[in-house]
Amino acid sequence: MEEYLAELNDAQRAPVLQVDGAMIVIAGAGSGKTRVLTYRIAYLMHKGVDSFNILSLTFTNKAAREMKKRIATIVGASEAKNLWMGTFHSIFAKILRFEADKLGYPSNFTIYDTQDSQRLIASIIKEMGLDKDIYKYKQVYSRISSYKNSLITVKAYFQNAELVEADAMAKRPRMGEIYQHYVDRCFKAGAMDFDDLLLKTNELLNRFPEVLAKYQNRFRYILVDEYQDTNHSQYLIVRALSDKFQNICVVGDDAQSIYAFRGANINNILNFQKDYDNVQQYRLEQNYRSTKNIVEAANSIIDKNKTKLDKVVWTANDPGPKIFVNRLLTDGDEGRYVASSIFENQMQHQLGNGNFAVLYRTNAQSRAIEDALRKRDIKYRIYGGLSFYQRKEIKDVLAYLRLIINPKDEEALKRVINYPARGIGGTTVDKLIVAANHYDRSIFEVIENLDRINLKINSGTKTRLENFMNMIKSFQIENQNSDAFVLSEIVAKKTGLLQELKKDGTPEGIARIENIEELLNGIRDFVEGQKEVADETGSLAEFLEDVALATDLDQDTGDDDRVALMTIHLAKGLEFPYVYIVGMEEDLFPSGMSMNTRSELEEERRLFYVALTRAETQAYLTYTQSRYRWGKLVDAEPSRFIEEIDDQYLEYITPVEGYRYKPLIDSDIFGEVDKSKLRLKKPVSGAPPLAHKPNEEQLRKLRKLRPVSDNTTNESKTNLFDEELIPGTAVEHMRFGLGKIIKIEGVGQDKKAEIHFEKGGIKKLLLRFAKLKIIG
Ligand SMILES: Nc1ncnc2c1ncn2[C@@H]1O[C@H](COP(=O)(O)OP(=O)(O)OP(=O)(O)O)[C@@H](O)[C@H]1O
Ligand SMILES: [Mg+2]
Repeated sequence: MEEYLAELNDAQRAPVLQVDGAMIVIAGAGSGKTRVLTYRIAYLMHKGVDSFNILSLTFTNKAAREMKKRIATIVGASEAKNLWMGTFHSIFAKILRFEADKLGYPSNFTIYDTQDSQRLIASIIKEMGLDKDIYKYKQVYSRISSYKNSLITVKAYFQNAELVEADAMAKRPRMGEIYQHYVDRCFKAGAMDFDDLLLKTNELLNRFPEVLAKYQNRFRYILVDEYQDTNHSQYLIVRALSDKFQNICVVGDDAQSIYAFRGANINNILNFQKDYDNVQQYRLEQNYRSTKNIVEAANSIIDKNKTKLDKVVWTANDPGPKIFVNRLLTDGDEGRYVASSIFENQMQHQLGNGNFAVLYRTNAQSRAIEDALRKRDIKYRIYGGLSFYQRKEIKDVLAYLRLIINPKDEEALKRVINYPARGIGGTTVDKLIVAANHYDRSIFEVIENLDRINLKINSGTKTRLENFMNMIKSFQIENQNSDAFVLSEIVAKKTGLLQELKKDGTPEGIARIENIEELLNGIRDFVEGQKEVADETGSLAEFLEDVALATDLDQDTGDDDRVALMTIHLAKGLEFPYVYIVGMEEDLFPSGMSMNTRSELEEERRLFYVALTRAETQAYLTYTQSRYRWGKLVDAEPSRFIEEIDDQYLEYITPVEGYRYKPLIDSDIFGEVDKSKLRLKKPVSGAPPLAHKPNEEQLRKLRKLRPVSDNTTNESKTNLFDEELIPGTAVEHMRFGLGKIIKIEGVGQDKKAEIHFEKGGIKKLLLRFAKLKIIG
């Protein structure tokens, strides 16, 4: 047996060794699905399958790169080079470039990003004179996106009475028209949006049997990772391409399907059996990633979902520490706690930043975490959110570059035609758009033909438009002779972009110049890297394609050691030794917008399952009592998902100092202590076991945390609460943390409690001043 096959268990080896036929591997998190795909590709190549005949589709390009690297170590770098591996979008963008002319597109078509698409839609809504409060451009965009992913073209839309009716009911009777305009304008601009990359591929494969045959013959072996999150459009592409040879291997986990909101269709997994002949089904059950506590806790969560395939996940790994659950007062405290805890773990276990990830439900939550990490000088990287390529100054440079490649690109042109200011005002641009619509041409073509059409613009404006056009054309000539880096430098200077920012002189302006420099460096690296690859030249067009399809994870150069901050959605397929899942609160996670139906709630629960199963060694869950949301401080309740985890896997930590987290070394309370001992929080022998999950009743109290005697003048209130203080009651003290009452003595103002504190040992406190809070 080849050596690498020994790195698989029997269950994993079976699908690897089955060379031909259709197969599906459904298995839980961390069981080696991605590993099976990787090794399967290597095995196919060993069995003599030409690397040109293998297509592997992954969730991120980063995942594809990592798989390729691993394969290269097994079969050799030169063999691995020819493999087609990447996301659906990047693979099919490549194919569309080859075949663009068949669809009436130029091969240098632009790829519109979400912002370009949304701007175009906003502009169409305005041009049509519609109310922008009813036709919200973001909503319209996501409607159009979902039509496209269900392969509903404009024509199909108008033929579908149900859809038309639904939009009319939603007071958007002109949705179809907007859709029509949007499609026309993209076409005229020589642009495809993200969804087009799939939709047009389907169109290509459906309309041109010879093209379909070509790619069917080329991709004799197809592999798909994260199959549970494919949408209908992706599903159809895979089915069409694999139809002839039926050598297809898909892997996935229904419990990790988390993109339904973007059209992912779980039925693709469920129906796989029906779509191919003799489908072999494989199951993997052993998790290699996580500790027993994490695996079992995750199982106990997903158990609560009704809609699921039956699966077993177990691990031979150590039990490991319990999952720490921590309540903080505010999101600021939460950030500080996470930063301190990361710091402590680093010190205690000698770990670099790259071992830690902080996962959240929404991007907005990153700010508090970032602040705290910065204060502690811990390096981090945020994935998602506003990426580098979405910054204004970067988009400005890129817009010029896009125009050089494709001057029809309307969104790029509108962005820079008057930036830096060159006296071409909004009215002129509006006139250009009207003329472009009228003549069914692009704006750039209208500018090229100003002499032949009467636009009612003055001669000064006309000259300025022509100067702009000539500048772009001169760049195009330059592009024939220079690589992308040289050209970009010329663009940054000659357009006046750099000059404009220098004039500005503010710190923000300087930061922007630095960003542009960073972009130029990136282009230079890209050019040098590409030149080493046989069929790539480092051209501007190649660079732009790379940028357009870079997913958020692709910014990761992997060469520096940083804590990863990202939404759970983005964390799919990844793994980290230490994972902090923050904001475990009702209305936030599960999201307040996803609690209307059982299926929405179940998707949130799957999301939690994904989050928890990213952790290898230790997971932390944190929630706050109040949090800033939409600019207001709102009360928060612990997430139901915490309660859903089986008791035995959790350990409740409670912070000290009036709920404000203090670093665990705190000499004024504990004297000089070995913090590693503190961290583990093993109950002192004989001390009451406090590290348990509160029961229903206790949780209810926890949420309301009533002060026992926060006001000494209010005798009756104090007394009322005092009555609950009997030996055995679990309490919390602002300074000493968690403890359990051993004895009560005295009456009235002199009432005292002897308390065994988890960390501070036994203390006798005068209740009048103690400000105890009852926990259980
Ligand atoms: N047979 C094995 N021996 C040792 N380690 C393994 C084995 N199989 C998988 N692993 C390791 O376990 C971890 C999880 O594997 P992998 O990422 O392939 O799982 P997965 O099923 O794709 O997970 P997810 O559902 O999160 O995508 C990886 O670090 C992988 O290298
Ligand atoms: Mg995987």
